[in-house]
Amino acid sequence: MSTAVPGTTGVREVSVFGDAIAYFNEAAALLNLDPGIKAILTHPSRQIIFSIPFQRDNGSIEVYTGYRVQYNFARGPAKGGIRFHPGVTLDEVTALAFWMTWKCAVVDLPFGGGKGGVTCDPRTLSISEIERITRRYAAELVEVIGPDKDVPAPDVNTTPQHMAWIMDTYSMHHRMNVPGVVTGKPLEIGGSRGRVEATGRGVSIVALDEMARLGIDPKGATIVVQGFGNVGSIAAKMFVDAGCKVIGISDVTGAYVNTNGIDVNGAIAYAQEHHSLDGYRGGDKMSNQAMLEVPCDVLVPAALEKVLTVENAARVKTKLIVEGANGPTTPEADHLFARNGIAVIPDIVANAGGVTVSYFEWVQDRQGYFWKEAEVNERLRENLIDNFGVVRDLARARGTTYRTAAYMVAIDRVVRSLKARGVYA
Ligand SMILES: NC(=O)C1=CN([C@@H]2O[C@H](COP(=O)(O)OP(=O)(O)OC[C@H]3O[C@@H](n4cnc5c(N)ncnc54)[C@H](OP(=O)(O)O)[C@@H]3O)[C@@H](O)[C@H]2O)C=CC1
Ligand SMILES: O=C(O)CCC(=O)C(=O)O
Repeated sequence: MSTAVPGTTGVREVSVFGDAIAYFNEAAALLNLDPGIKAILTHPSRQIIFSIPFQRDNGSIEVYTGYRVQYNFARGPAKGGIRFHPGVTLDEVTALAFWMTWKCAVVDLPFGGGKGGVTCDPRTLSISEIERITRRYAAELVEVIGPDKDVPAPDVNTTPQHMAWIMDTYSMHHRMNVPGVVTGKPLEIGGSRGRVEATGRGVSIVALDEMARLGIDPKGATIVVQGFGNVGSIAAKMFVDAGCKVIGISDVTGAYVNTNGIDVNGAIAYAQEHHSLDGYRGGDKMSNQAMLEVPCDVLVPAALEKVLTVENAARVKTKLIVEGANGPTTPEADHLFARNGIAVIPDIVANAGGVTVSYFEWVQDRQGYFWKEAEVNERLRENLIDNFGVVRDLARARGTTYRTAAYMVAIDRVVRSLKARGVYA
């Protein structure tokens, strides 16, 4: 299907940003959003595309493409991760920055939305090549990022190490230490306790909260998790800690299913040692697509966009979908889940634990005073449960899905900020 994509190059096939706008439009209609405000909010504030020339270890020169989209600044500096992946495009980064705008607003953080990426396949690069790409990426953005401008963080295939390189490069350019330019840093240079676990922890917090309302006893509840990186592996571990039975896990090499329960700690150790789940023997191997159709109480897509589509949605047999990934469900699939009585906790709520603790890290860096892990985790829980409660109450009052209610809450908060500033200023 062709979709008009505001702020990109026009009409394109199967746009991620197009799907994201479709969700926005449903909520905007219920809010009777002024057309002028709607026009502002459906266009990215700034899209930056640049070349990243770098030298391979063998001496040859290659040029990759880098992106940073600063979608909206109404509530504060742009905020959002950086993705290194072969599938990175301007369309995808724009959608991800758009989602960050609503994510930060729905959990009431003083940030706008941003996202970045480099089109590259890190599996084909050495660690020193990745360092050169990351430092060049940071150097190209040195004038437009900063603690009060735009604060990047990790996303797919980027880690605290990448954030350390960005912080160091930015600090060198500014001739002073600037820890607040990125979050998700190592603890040694101003990272926050609990940030590495925060997104997966947040997924389990909102999932367990909703399971209680749906009458799903966590003891023995069956969970399937797609993606076994930062978000998926830690969410799986937290579900097991809560007494649940994780029956399916996966990474890009395939899915591993064991209805008696996967040994998640063992799988994490295996993935760390082998750098993937390839060859893992703790479950029957199947395709990622087939695993999404395995009957379970809770399904957690925690890899990439558009994995739950009109093609497979009717065969998904679960009671609750908790979106660890950004954008895993297309609007058509989402409507089908609503019709089939499958509850969906949308990405902008379900995976907001990461940016919430990123906010705590930014606050701690500015204070120069660092909190204990228990305090970070407690404040995270409180913020997610409170704001998910606001979304749930609105969904009940207006008879909408959680997704539409979450967008309504977020859009309303952003619009209030826009109006307070003076929209056209
Ligand atoms: N990190 C964070 O704090 C946050 C991340 N998110 C979102 O969560 C999702 C995952 O991010 P994160 O865990 O950080 O990323 P990671 O890079 O740590 O992990 C990604 C995981 O997804 C797997 N994967 C990639 N492609 C596929 C595929 N086609 N099918 C199945 N699995 C696949 C990867 O496998 P392999 O390792 O084999 O490539 C890996 O296990 C993304 O949508 C991200 O935007 C959202 C909020 C915060
Ligand atoms: O921690 C952050 O700032 C953002 C994390 C992120 O990219 C996301 O929530 O999708």
